[in-house]
Amino acid sequence: MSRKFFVGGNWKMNGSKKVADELLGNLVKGPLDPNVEVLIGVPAIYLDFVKEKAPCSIYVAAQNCYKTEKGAFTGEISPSMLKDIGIDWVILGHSERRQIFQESDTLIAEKVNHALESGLSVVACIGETLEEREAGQTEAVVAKQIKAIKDKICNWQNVVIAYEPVWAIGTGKTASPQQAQDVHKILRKWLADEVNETVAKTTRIIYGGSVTSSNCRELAKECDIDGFLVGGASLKPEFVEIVNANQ
Ligand SMILES: O=C[C@H](O)COP(=O)(O)O
Repeated sequence: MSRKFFVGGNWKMNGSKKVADELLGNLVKGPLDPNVEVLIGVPAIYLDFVKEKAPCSIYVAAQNCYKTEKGAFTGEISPSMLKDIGIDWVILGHSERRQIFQESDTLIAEKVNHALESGLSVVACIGETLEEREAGQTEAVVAKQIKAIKDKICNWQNVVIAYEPVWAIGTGKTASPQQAQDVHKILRKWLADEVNETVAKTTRIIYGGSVTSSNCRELAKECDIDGFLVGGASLKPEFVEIVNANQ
C-alpha cells in the first residue's frame, strides 16, 4: 500500500495579508510535484483570506481548535466554525501548544477526536524533548502521546502523524535521516501492534524539525518518512523545493 507524500508548511504566528499573498504566489508559481499533498497552516485570523485565494489543490489548515462545538470558551475556535468557512484541516498537538500553552496529552486527544468527528482531517503532532531523548525516553514518550490519541479516536483515515522532536524545532539541528527513520519505524510498528496492520501501512508519518531545501532529499529517502511539517522554511521560496523533495 503506497502512501502519498505529504508536506505541510506551518506558518505559526507569522505573516500578514501581504505576506500571505507572496507565499501563495510562490506556491502557485511552483511548480509543485503533483504527487504530493500540500498543506499550509495559517494563523486563524487569515484563514478565510487565504482559503479564498489558495488554489483548491492546496489544503488550508488551522493551527489549533477547541474540543467542543460552541460555548463559553473565550478566544477559542471550534471545528464547526472552521468547516463553516471551508477549512478541512487542522494541526493539533504541536509542541508549542504542548509546551507554551500547557496542553496535555488528554486535551490534545480530545481535540483530535472532536475535530475528526466534526469532519476535519488532522495533522497530529508528537515528539520528545532533548532531555527526554538524552534520558533514553524517546520511544516511551512518543508511545504515550500516540496512545492518548488512539484511546479517543476510532478512525485513523483522516489522520497524519507529525513526528517533531522538540530539540529540532526552530533550532537548525535536524534529526539525521537515521534518527528520524528510527522513530518513524517505531511509530509504524506501534500502530501495527496497537491499532492494526492497515492503519500502520496507510497512515502518513511526516517529520518536522529544521527541514530545509538542503536536508529534505536525504530525509525523504527513508522508507517510513512520508513527508514533512515545515516551520521556518515554509515562509521562504525554498518551501517549493521541499515539496518537490522526491523529484
Ligand atoms: O511545525 C513545524 C515545526 O515546528 C518545525 O519548525 P521548523 O521547521 O522551523 O524547525
